[in-house]
Amino acid sequence: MSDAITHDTDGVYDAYRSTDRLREAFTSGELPVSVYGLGKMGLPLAAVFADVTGNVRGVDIDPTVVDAINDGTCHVKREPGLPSLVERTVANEALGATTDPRDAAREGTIHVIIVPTPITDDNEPDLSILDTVVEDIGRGLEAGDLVLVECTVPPRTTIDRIVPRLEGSSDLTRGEFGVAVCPERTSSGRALEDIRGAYPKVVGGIDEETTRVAAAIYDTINDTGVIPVADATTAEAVKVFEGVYRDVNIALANELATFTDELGIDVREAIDVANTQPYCDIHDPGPGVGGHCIPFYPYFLIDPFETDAPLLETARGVNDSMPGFTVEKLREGLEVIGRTLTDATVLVLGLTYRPGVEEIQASPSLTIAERLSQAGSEVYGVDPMLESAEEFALELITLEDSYERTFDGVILVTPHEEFETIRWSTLASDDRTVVIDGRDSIESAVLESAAQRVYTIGGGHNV
Ligand SMILES: NC(=O)C1=CN([C@@H]2O[C@H](COP(=O)(O)OP(=O)(O)OC[C@H]3O[C@@H](n4cnc5c(N)ncnc54)[C@H](O)[C@@H]3O)[C@@H](O)[C@H]2O)C=CC1
Ligand SMILES: CC(=O)N[C@@H]1[C@@H](OP(=O)(O)OP(=O)(O)OC[C@H]2O[C@@H](n3ccc(=O)[nH]c3=O)[C@H](O)[C@@H]2O)O[C@H](C(=O)O)[C@@H](O)[C@@H]1O
Repeated sequence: MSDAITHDTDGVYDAYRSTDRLREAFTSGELPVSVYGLGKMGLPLAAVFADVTGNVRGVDIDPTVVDAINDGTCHVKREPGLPSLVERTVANEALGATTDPRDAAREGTIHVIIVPTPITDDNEPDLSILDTVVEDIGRGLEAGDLVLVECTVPPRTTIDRIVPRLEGSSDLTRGEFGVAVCPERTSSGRALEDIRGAYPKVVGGIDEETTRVAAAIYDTINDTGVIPVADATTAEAVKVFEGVYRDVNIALANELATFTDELGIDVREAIDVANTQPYCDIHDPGPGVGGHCIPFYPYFLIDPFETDAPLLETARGVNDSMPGFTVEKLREGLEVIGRTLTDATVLVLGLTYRPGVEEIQASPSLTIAERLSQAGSEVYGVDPMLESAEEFALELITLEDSYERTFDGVILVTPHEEFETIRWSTLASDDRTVVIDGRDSIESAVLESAAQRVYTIGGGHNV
């Protein structure tokens, strides 16, 4: 009996009775892959698909991204192994990029969607980019094609929004093509390691055939294996649940950190020791929660559904209060030495949302700089990942520049590795300088030698 299910499609959905034969077709490049979105997650993903199949075309609206990739260069910073993988897969024509989705949609058999799914200023999911890409794909969709949704979306998006749009922009109906939700569970800075299998790949299809086909595909990519779940909505929920778990647990750590002064203890020490119990996993307190993921995902449940989510909303409120808490600690520290924020010169160290990642969305430093400026402070910022910082209410300078200036306050928000060698005796030479260590990242030895007043969020102050 032929391995291929006998009908007229040469696609992948409902096209191979034998999963082994399907995997063989995939790894031999017989099934062209189109990847939509070539950013921090999309480029590593496209490069891995290209390494496995030899036949990937990436789509991105940003021509500088597309040109860089076609030159064999990697525009995503600090991803170990990615520059060489991009260079190799482009050189052997396994990977190419375009700004025009039409050819990719027409020629692709497998369509991987990994574009931004942000929220609006009103904290509503903004799926406009996703809608555009889905319609682009629909216009080129053929019977037997498979669509893989890797970007994070509110539960029910695939079944209520993506499938109807694919049907509406193609002349097909569900059952002629497959759609599976295979959420990207990767962290910047370790993308290739995560994609290749730091943990299992979750796969949930709109029908059993889709789940089978998508699982076979990711089995060839993920060394740890695949967890097939009941359906697309379950897979969407897995990803959102991971994210809201993190936001709520960071909020717990942050709320505990605000008890530091009244308890008169190092809350971070109490957290570390509490976490020696296997069922306790209190996260790290800090100056806020940034990025376009963790602070956004709670709204993928809070907004679209009638069910109340008071815990998610409260956690968002706690985390969003931390930039203000940080500025208040500086105000209190200055007050002790008779100064105010109004005439203070303040340096903010670290503007991206976390170390080593070139992303500023929802970064705590945005709010911290805004609050300081509103209070009348003169604000400067240092971030080795950024060439410009016009979104921030501050003047971007280099670390070397900062040694030439005198600051009344220094707030360490995002501890990039470059900050490990800061000359604090120079940066905060004036013993009146107040330092707020947002991440408990300034070595205590350094602090002991520093005369200035230091307040560590969750750790208390040294003088
Ligand atoms: N950054 C992360 O740590 C993770 C992100 N995700 C999810 O992955 C998705 C993408 O995130 P990132 O890669 O970080 O975003 P990113 O902002 O780094 O990259 C997005 C890319 O998509 C491109 N793009 C925008 N509109 C497009 C369109 N209409 N067609 C084609 N390309 C378009 C942009 O030019 C950009 O290059 C999001 O849904 C996010 O929730 C999931 C796991 C981890
Ligand atoms: C559940 C989970 O761990 N999700 C990861 C997360 O990665 P992301 O790049 O957003 O970084 P993150 O470490 O969660 O940090 C987000 C923000 O929260 C802050 N943060 C993080 C952990 C913590 O204990 N305390 C804290 O304040 C960070 O400083 C940062 O501002 O979100 C990614 C995503 O979905 O985009 C996801 O793939 C990653 O696995």
